[in-house]
Amino acid sequence: MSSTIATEPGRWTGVFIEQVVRRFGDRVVLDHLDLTIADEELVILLGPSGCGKSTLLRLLAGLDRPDGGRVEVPARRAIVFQADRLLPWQRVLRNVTLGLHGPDAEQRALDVLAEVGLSGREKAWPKELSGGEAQRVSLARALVSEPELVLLDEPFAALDAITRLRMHDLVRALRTKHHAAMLLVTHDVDEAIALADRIVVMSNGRIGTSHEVHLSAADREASVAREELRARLLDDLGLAGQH
Ligand SMILES: Nc1ncnc2c1ncn2[C@@H]1O[C@H](COP(=O)(O)OP(=O)(O)OP(=O)(O)O)[C@@H](O)[C@H]1O
Repeated sequence: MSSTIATEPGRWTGVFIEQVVRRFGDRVVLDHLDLTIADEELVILLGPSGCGKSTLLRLLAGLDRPDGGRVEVPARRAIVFQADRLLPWQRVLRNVTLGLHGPDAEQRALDVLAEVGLSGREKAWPKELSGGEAQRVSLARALVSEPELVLLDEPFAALDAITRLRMHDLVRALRTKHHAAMLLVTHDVDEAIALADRIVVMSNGRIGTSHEVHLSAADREASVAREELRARLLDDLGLAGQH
């Protein structure tokens, strides 16, 4: 029996995935996968290309259904993709307020745009934005509905290295304000170490290994523990010795 269950707002804000199976034809992409994410936990999902990371995120977002197992997610979820997916015919503010209701919708959008550093850009068209700015709008759009779970599918992969580091700072700042659980997919081991409370590595359709990251901000930048974790992650990914 398959089920995707969105719990009532305020009841449970974490994620509970048990024995989830997803097949495409003969191919079993998710093979009895288990994963739990606690309230406000930031989990990074690492894995080689094609291992099923996006498939898992789509199930959690409710964009797809499992062939088996149980998926429990909070009711209020938001997803951010690698490409910004803004509506090109709407200005920045309208892109953020889209789908919002209530008299304070515009003010909430303005507040979140300020948080992501885009005050003054409300009237810009998406085509006038840099890649980093466009992803800031995407983050604002995700956060404005005060989600309990934010799903991020390689959100910074298309950005240059400096912009990516700025986005990491932004994610850290936003976490202290918005109390959401986050699941962020990346190929980038350094991004994972920079941001994660926990890093999970997918292999053979399941979560292979899981590493809690208890490093200070400074130790995430440079430390022996950081290098050890990095080596372990590369090993988990089958990339040991390549970097
Ligand atoms: N709708 C679909 N129909 C058929 N096959 C699919 C579908 N969606 C995904 N797949 C297949 O499932 C596998 C996992 O795809 P998925 O996009 O989840 O991988 P990924 O880990 O996110 O990869 P990447 O890191 O390259 O984005 C791939 O082999 C893909 O071709």
